Amino acid sequence: MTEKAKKQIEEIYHQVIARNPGENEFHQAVKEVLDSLGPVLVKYPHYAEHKIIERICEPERQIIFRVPWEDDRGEIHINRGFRVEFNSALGPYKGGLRFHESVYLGVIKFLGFEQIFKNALTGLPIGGGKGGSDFNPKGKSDSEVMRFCQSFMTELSRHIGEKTDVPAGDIGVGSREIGYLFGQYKRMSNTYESGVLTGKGLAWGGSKVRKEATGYGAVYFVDEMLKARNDSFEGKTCVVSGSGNVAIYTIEKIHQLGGKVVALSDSGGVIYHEKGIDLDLVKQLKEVERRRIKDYCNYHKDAEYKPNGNVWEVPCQVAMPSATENELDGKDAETLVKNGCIAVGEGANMPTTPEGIKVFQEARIAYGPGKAANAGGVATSALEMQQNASRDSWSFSYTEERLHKIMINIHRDCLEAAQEFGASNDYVTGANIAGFKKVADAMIALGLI
Ligand SMILES: NC(=O)C1=CN([C@@H]2O[C@H](COP(=O)(O)OP(=O)(O)OC[C@H]3O[C@@H](n4cnc5c(N)ncnc54)[C@H](O)[C@@H]3O)[C@@H](O)[C@H]2O)C=CC1
Ligand SMILES: O=C(O)CCC(=O)C(=O)O
Repeated sequence: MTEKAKKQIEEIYHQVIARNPGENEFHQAVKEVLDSLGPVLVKYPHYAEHKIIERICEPERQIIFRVPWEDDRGEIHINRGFRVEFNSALGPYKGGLRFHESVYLGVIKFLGFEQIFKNALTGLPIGGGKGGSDFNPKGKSDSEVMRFCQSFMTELSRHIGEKTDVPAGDIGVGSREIGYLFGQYKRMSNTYESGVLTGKGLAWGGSKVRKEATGYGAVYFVDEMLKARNDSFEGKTCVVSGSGNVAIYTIEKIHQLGGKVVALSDSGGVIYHEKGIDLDLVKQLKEVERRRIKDYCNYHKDAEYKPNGNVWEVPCQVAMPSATENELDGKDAETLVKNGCIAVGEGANMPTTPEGIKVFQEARIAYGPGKAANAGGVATSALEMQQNASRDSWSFSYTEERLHKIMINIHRDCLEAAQEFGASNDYVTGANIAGFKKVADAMIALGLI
């Protein structure tokens, strides 16, 4: 990289920090992308002339709103709602909603920023956005969750639409929440506009495979990384963090491809089950009964539960972080590498800290960053939008085949972009550059808007 390009990148990063004070997760996500872009500015100086990086770092629109709701005892609560419409150069804003007490503008902006490049990598016509609230559905009754969702959608409905902005789920937002949100949108708009939300139930406009897509897609991505090294999942011991939507379907696909998952977690602790995780039980506990993962041991006496345990201390060959951001730090990465881990695929968004990424890169293990590895979820959301637009419903096998091809293409595009810029086999550089170029070229074509 030239000194000039390095200086340009540093200046942009400092501007981002100054303009968005206190938003640490957003700064982290921006830095990771900017660190890859120096060689791009050298080869394609017109991106700098058009101030594309500066424009990409500034959301097109940020919406913050009050969400008042009443609990079952009649007490009133006030939460904060967010929707950051980051970039619509490639299509309507697309990205999930997160309901979790840790949500604030910096979290939604990091997620929305990641979504721009991830969505571009899918090759489908979707822009980037993200939203959510500091509301935590855990421990709330169905009626409380419904009242919250209705209040949240009453305001959000002004800003979304199948051609404008199409939200979906993320942490704390599954098919129950999407149902309540869709119901309120339908009632307020007096239209059955299926394409306004994705992740819908199969009986009311949802797509087969959307529930499975992020986990399945992440495993397909890792499978491609392994194949590129003449290896496969067959016989591999694997560890998956979390036990939510992404984790569950990551485990399912690993088992289908011949690997064995021996550990998973939730925010309370870690389960280790040497003979392999019993996924039917996890689905029952988590998807149906909404219980804590520690209850797994009530049914399997040979499984161990470690309260506040560290899932990355369990020796494995493949690790798939599928819970939340910054859940795997430099020390965890060193432990994984020391224990023989050869591949890491991120189902979660930004789960590895910058120090952890450095450890994986220096050890030259196969490391698939979230914006590439977990793109199967949003890609299948775009397939849901296609089905809604054509009033069609595809079979499971056809939809899964489309997902699989998309993940193979993303893997190839990352490798090719990395190769073009002298960073062979570096999926971080490859994903950032391949995603960036698609968005940047579209932004230039659309003029200064
Ligand atoms: N649902 C989707 O289609 C997609 C989700 N993602 C990302 O995947 C990750 C997981 O999302 P979902 O499975 O949808 O959410 P979820 O709400 O279904 O599950 C989240 C899981 O993470 C665990 N968790 C949360 N905070 C934790 C912490 N501090 N320590 C340990 N475990 C923790 C929870 O206990 C739960 O098991 C998130 O980073 C999300 O942004 C990425 C792409 C698409
Ligand atoms: O399906 C979608 O629209 C969004 C999925 C998502 O939130 C993500 O990719 O992080």
